[in-house]
Amino acid sequence: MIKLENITKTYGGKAQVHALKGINLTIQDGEIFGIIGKSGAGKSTLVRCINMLEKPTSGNVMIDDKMMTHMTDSQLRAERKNIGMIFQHFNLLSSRTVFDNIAFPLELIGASKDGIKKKVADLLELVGLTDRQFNYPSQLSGGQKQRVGIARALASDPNILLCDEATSALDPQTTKSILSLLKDINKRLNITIVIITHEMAVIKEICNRVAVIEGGIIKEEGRVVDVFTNPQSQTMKDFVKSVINIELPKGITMLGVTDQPAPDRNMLVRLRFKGAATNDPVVAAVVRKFNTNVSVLYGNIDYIQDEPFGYLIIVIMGDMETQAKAFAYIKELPIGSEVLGYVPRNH
Ligand SMILES: Nc1ncnc2c1ncn2[C@@H]1O[C@H](COP(=O)(O)OP(=O)(O)OP(=O)(O)O)[C@@H](O)[C@H]1O
Repeated sequence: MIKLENITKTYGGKAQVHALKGINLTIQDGEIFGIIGKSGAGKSTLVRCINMLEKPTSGNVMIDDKMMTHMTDSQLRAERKNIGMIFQHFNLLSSRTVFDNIAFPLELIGASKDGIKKKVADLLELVGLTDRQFNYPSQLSGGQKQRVGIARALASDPNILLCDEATSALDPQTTKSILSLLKDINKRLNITIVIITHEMAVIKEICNRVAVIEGGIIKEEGRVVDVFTNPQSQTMKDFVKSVINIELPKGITMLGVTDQPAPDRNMLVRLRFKGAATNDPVVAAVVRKFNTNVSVLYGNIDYIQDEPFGYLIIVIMGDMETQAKAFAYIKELPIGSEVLGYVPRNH
């Protein structure tokens, strides 16, 4: 388990920068945890505090109940073998082959030649680069370079893998293949993965939980499927909007949406589904029960990993009492729902 308690980080100099302002975060073993934020939010500083490449100004970093913030430099060096890291620009040694890049951390800890050979062969197979082992980094694509980075990070058999914008330099297709490799590694080796990114698509593709950071503060955290269906903070709403449309279609807002019901208006409702509830025939049930019409204006069903989630924007017709009763019925169902407003009846 990774536990961050009240972490602050202030960079020195005349003009002090308060990069982290009291971060509390617990990441469980075996999770794929995403930390998302815009440029300058404090993501890199935060992830580097986990392995103490950056020393927090105050607060505690605990890994499996070991207090990293109280360790001497040599204790930290030993502890870091348990924490692999990959980077946006791969950080490979250009004068070494793929094999020798992966072997490097093993050489540093004085592993035997045979031990290194066997370990590197296994890692090359894991990342699908056996046929490239004698190439140099300059002869590889970005995706292949990141595979080398991943193999090198795994050489010391870490329990934790930190990924600092690991796919930001890659095209969408290559990003998918690297994320799928990370997912595979998480499952097969039960490694806890912490992913720093500014892209919500990365979070959606691979993470179990997510925290959003802004101005050195965690604004919101939660299960990815919960955050996608019901973001609370404006920052998270903005990120969710970047990958799925949760806003009212323009055509509707142009009709003039009011807050108050009126005899000449219909009720505009947003439904939010996740998991099994995505299959519930809510609209049909409302039509049948209340003998009224419902029109579907906009719908969106998507998947977060294997879990379905979706939005539906509907208009409930009928008189004001019928609309209110129908919404009261919807409110009791195990789905999210909210009245967005009221639109003119003859739209
Ligand atoms: N070594 C440093 N010295 C002084 N200020 C720094 C240093 N490193 C980061 N900062 C500042 O701390 C703040 C957070 O930076 P950080 O790199 O953690 O953000 P980030 O979210 O990772 O951004 P990006 O995605 O652009 O890398 C920024 O204002 C940055 O300018």
